[in-house]
Order: sequence, then structure tokens, then C-alpha cells
Amino acid sequence: MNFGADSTRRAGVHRARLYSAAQVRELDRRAIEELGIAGYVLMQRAAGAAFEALRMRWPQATRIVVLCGSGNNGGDGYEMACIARAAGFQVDVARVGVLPSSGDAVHAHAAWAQSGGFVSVFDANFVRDVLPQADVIVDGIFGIGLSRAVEGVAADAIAAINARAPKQGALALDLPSGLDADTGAVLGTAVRADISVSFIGRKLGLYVGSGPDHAGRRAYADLGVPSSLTEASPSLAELMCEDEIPIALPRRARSAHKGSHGHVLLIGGDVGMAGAILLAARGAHRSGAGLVSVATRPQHALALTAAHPEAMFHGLDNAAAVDELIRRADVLGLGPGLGTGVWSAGLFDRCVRAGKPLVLDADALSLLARASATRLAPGTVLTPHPGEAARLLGTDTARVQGDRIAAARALRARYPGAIVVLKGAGSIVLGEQLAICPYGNPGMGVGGMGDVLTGVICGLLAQRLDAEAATATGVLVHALAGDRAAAQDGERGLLPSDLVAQLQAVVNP
Ligand SMILES: NC(=O)C1=CN([C@@H]2O[C@H](COP(=O)(O)OP(=O)(O)OC[C@H]3O[C@@H](n4cnc5c(N)ncnc54)[C@H](O)[C@@H]3O)[C@@H](O)[C@H]2O)[C@H](O)CC1
Ligand SMILES: [K+]
Repeated sequence: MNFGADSTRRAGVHRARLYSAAQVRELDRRAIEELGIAGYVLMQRAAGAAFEALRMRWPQATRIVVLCGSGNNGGDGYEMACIARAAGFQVDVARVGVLPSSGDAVHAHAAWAQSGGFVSVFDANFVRDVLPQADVIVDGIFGIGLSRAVEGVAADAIAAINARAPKQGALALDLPSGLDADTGAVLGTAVRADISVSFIGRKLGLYVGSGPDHAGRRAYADLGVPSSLTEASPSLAELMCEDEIPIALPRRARSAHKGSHGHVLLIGGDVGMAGAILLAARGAHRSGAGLVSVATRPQHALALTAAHPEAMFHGLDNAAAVDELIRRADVLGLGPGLGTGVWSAGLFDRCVRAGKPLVLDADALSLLARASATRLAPGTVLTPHPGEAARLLGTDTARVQGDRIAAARALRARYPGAIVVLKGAGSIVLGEQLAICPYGNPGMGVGGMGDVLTGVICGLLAQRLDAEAATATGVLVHALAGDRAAAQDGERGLLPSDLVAQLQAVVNP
């Protein structure tokens, strides 16, 4: 399967592009009208690519069931049935809804019928008698044409796919049916696939919202649409990739010394919340900062020094004492365990006015939400999770999660020039570019992981990456370290310190 060159070259790295349904339709149209690639040929290529992906994922499979909707996604399914049968597979096809009545899918259905193929009606009998025989179920119900919440027989078909036996696989054509191609929202119900094969352009919805939960492994086939076309067409976002790290973090000069790698000042750790600022300090050190200072409550300074002697811990009785520490630092990270009381608010005001590279996280974001008139210096990094984003936007978490891209854009509109991280499955980094991180895992849904991220981003800023590069690279490094930690002993029980332990390997690829 050809992995397309639908990527953008950033600093020598190929970042795949992510598209909306409308943008892919435009690509389809231009491929057909400008390059003369017939829509039906694209459909045949889509079916061929999907069949190749099926063979690679399930090499022992000999029997498949293909569930076809009434549109061109169903057309892909009929074509795939023809190819599988010609390859010697036992193939059962059922229509979910009506047969195609227009478009290329009509030809595909005709090809299946002319090859002697039969089309069953998807119903309870089919679920009882035929579906359980399949090694793999192919989801050709809906693709980018999904336009409303799924119900009726389509919902029944999706439920049947999701109730498949553990030994059965599910391959989604273009998108898991029921998933919104643009936002990754589930419209009523959606297939949980083992693999989704996306055609011509990778759909953004596979990487954000509920996409990561439904897509399974995300494969892609360009169907022979040349990069000259995809590169010239608008896309919604870029997909971060591991290859960026050695480009963003070049080898160090042999003559380097601790002053060469910047000085981070982390501020937080209000009474009883010292752990958060300690995790941030470790994150900053493990991402390569030369010097790390921590401004915290006096009663924590001694214990923290014992826990992480590599950093310098300063106990502050009052906020004014932080001015000298800010003067000596290159980068400020504010928020982990900061609290929102008088001491905390005084530190917030001083950091926001300091005019130094600044990362605001956790309680600093709560203080920012309260300080409605605050203007942030361009390049300030905000790292909210969905709940913090909702507070900053004056909305609720469900709205943020319903369209994460829109929420990130709203945050950047509210704080012009800020670099926004919207954390969660498919973390979003919005600066000049909109980038999605496809790495990370549910084991990272543990308190403290965000504190580490704050430290990592500060550490990269201290090494003179620009705000957007430091933020994107920091999110990428953090997620990859989380995946390495999960690969060791699993996701459940994963701790921030396990992720910290993987950082050094990730930042030295
Ligand atoms: N040349 C091309 O365009 C290629 C397209 N490919 C495949 O085509 C689909 C998009 O096909 P389309 O016909 O536009 O829509 P769908 O098949 O995704 O949807 C079918 C049909 O269903 C109706 N519908 C929408 N929502 C619902 C709902 N909730 N309940 C019931 N019915 C619904 C609506 O009328 C749709 O038209 C694309 O994803 C690719 O798989 C080829 O792969 C490449 C060439
Ligand atoms: K589908």
C-alpha cells in the first residue's frame, strides 16, 4: 500500500496532513476532473488497498463479511468483495439500507452481481447465521458522507460489528461508520474497528475526539493521487511524527557546559502540593535543561532538595521574593501545585509581567481564567486539559471535547499569539501550525503527568527552541515517553515517575 506524500515539509521532516471531509471531497473532485482519474478507478484502488491491509493484518483469514451502505463507502465494500472473492475468499455481502442508486457505487454493486455475488439484507437472521462465520467483518456502511446521528438498521449493524467475537476482526473502510470525519465525534454510535484504512487524505476525525478509540490502527492509501495535488490543497492539521525529535534536538557541542542549556525557574507547590512542582522539575531536567530552580513554599524546600538534589529549591514567604529568581532565569514555568490563594496570585502577576518565555499550567490557568483582562505575551504556552480549557472559555468540558480543534482555536483567539496545547487523546498543539500528536495512551490519565509535561516544555524552551517548536516537541516527547513506559509494564498503574524515567532515551534518539 502506498503511503502517500500528503505531508508538509517542516524543518526537513515529513508531517502527514489531516483533512476534513469537505477537503477530501475536493481532492477527489480534482483527481477526477484535473488528473482524469475516474471515480470508479479510485473506488477500485480503495478496495484494493483495503484488501491488502486486510491480508497483512489477518494473514490467516479466508472468509469475510462485507456490510455495505447505500453510498460510495458501500461501493468500496462491493468492490472489495469482488477482489476478495477473486482471491479465493469466501465472501458474504449484506446491504445495510438500500442498494446504491447513483454514483460509482452502482458500478461496484453491478460488478459484484455480475461476478455471481449475492447481496443479503442485513437483519437478525444474517446476524445469527452468517456474521459469526466471518474471520473479518468489513465496515462499508458510512464514510465521509455521514451527515446525521446513526439510527435504525445502520445502528443495528454497528452494534453487531462491535459485538463480534474476540477472534473476529473488523476493518473500517475510510472511517469507522458513525464517526464524524472532521471532529472525531461519535454520531449516535460508531464502529470500534481493529484497523481503519483512510483513502486519498487522512481524516482529522481519526486522530481527535473519539477517533483514537474507534479507529484502531490507522492505515492510509493515497490511491495514486499525486503529492503535487495533495501538497497544493488545503488541509486542517498536521500529524506529528517521531522523526521530528532528532531534528528539533540536535547533538550537543562537545564544548557545551551547564550554562549552554538554559535555566528554568518552576514556580508552584503551595502548602501540601509539593509533589507537582517536583515532577515538573524532573521533567525539565530530563528534557535537557542545564539549570533548574524551583520557587515554592518554605516548608517544602528541604524535602524537595532531598528528593531531587539536582535542582535548586527556594522557599518563598511572599511573592515579591520571586523577582530576583525570575531575573536569573531564562524560562518560567508556573502552575504545578500553585494553588489560587494570595501567595499564588502574587506569583502569577509577577510571572505574567516578567516578559520571559512562560508556560502556564494547572492552577495558573485557573488564575488566568479569573483574571479576565490579562494580556499574555506572544509565545506564552498554555497547557490546559479539557476541563481547564472549558473554564478558560466559559463553557463546559463536553463542548470542548465535542470539537477539540474549535476549542483550541477559540483559546488562541482569546489569547492572541499564545501557543495552545489541548491535552487528551490526540493532543492538539496550535500555534502558527495546527499539529496533532498521535502518540500517548490512557495510562497517562493520571495526576502528575501534566506537571511533567510543563517541565519538559520549559526544558526545551531553555534549550532555545522557539515557543511553538518547544511545545510541539515537548508534547511529542512526553507522549512517546508515556508509550515507552506503558510498553514496559502496561497502562494501568503507570506513574508520572515511570514516564520521567523514559524521557532521557526519547530526547536522545
Ligand atoms: N470518488 C470518490 O468520491 C470516492 C469516494 N470513496 C468512498 O466514498 C465515501 C463517501 O461516499 P458518499 O456516497 O459521499 O457517502 P457515504 O457512503 O459515506 O454515506 C452513504 C450515504 O448515507 C447517507 N447518510 C448519511 N448519514 C446517514 C445516517 N446517519 N443514516 C442513514 N443514512 C445516512 C447519505 O445520504 C450518504 O450519501 C468515502 O468515505 C469513501 O469510502 C472512495 O473510497 C474513493 C473515491
Ligand atoms: K466505513
